[in-house]
Amino acid sequence: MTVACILVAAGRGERLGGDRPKAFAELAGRPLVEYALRALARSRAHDVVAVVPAGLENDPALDGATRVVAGGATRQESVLLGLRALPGSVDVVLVHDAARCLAPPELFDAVVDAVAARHDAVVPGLAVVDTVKQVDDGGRVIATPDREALRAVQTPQGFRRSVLERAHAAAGPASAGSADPPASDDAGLVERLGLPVYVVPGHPDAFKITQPMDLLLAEAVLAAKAAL
Ligand SMILES: Nc1ccn([C@@H]2O[C@H](COP(=O)(O)OP(=O)(O)OP(=O)(O)O)[C@@H](O)[C@H]2O)c(=O)n1
Ligand SMILES: C[C@](O)(CO)[C@H](O)COP(=O)(O)O
Repeated sequence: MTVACILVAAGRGERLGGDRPKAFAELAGRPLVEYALRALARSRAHDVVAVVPAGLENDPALDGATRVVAGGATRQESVLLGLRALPGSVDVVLVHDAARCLAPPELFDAVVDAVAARHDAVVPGLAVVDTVKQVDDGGRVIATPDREALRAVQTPQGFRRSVLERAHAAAGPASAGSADPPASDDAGLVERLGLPVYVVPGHPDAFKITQPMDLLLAEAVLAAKAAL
């Protein structure tokens, strides 16, 4: 089994702010993407295709990637560009957000194991701690889904390559002007095909750096690990 990871790092990071694209923002003096590449180096992924903003392909933070390509206007398009850059030998593909920079190597391997053992599409997920409301356009509550049946899903998400390629081919590039709205994760595209997706336990350290407060949390996580 040959495993590769598409590491999507081409977003702007508007919610985080700052003067560099989010994956190149610094956490304790190092770019987020470098943390993700270090974790991948300790996982079972043989190849890592990093997908980055055009013009940053030669940034030294990407030294741990085996290939680097420029990304697209949406996350979905960036994943598709990464898929096209995968070597032919790969049969299991992980898709990971550079923004989930502290996801540990064991999480990557748990997802790979689940794909290898039995499932074509696997996502890590955590139980939801808040009560979640579904609302209409006016903010009126329509429903309160049963929290026990909800999972907040993370990356890395893992797929049999043929399934992920089929899902992206069916969806198209999701660039401006596409008929379908972009999916916020790759599993969502597999679901649109009517194929099963399974959840395995996620990891608290795999949270996504989205807003400035998340960087403070990440610094605290790093400090706690250093103190062990
Ligand atoms: N066109 C895009 C958009 C997002 N991503 C990547 O997808 C992951 C998850 O996206 P998100 O956290 O939403 O990142 P941004 O799009 O950068 O954030 P924002 O929406 O705040 O601009 C990130 O690693 C991001 O770099 C990407 O590769 N290409
Ligand atoms: C893929 C993802 O990280 C799974 O939780 C998430 O959907 C990305 O969403 P975003 O809108 O790009 O932050």
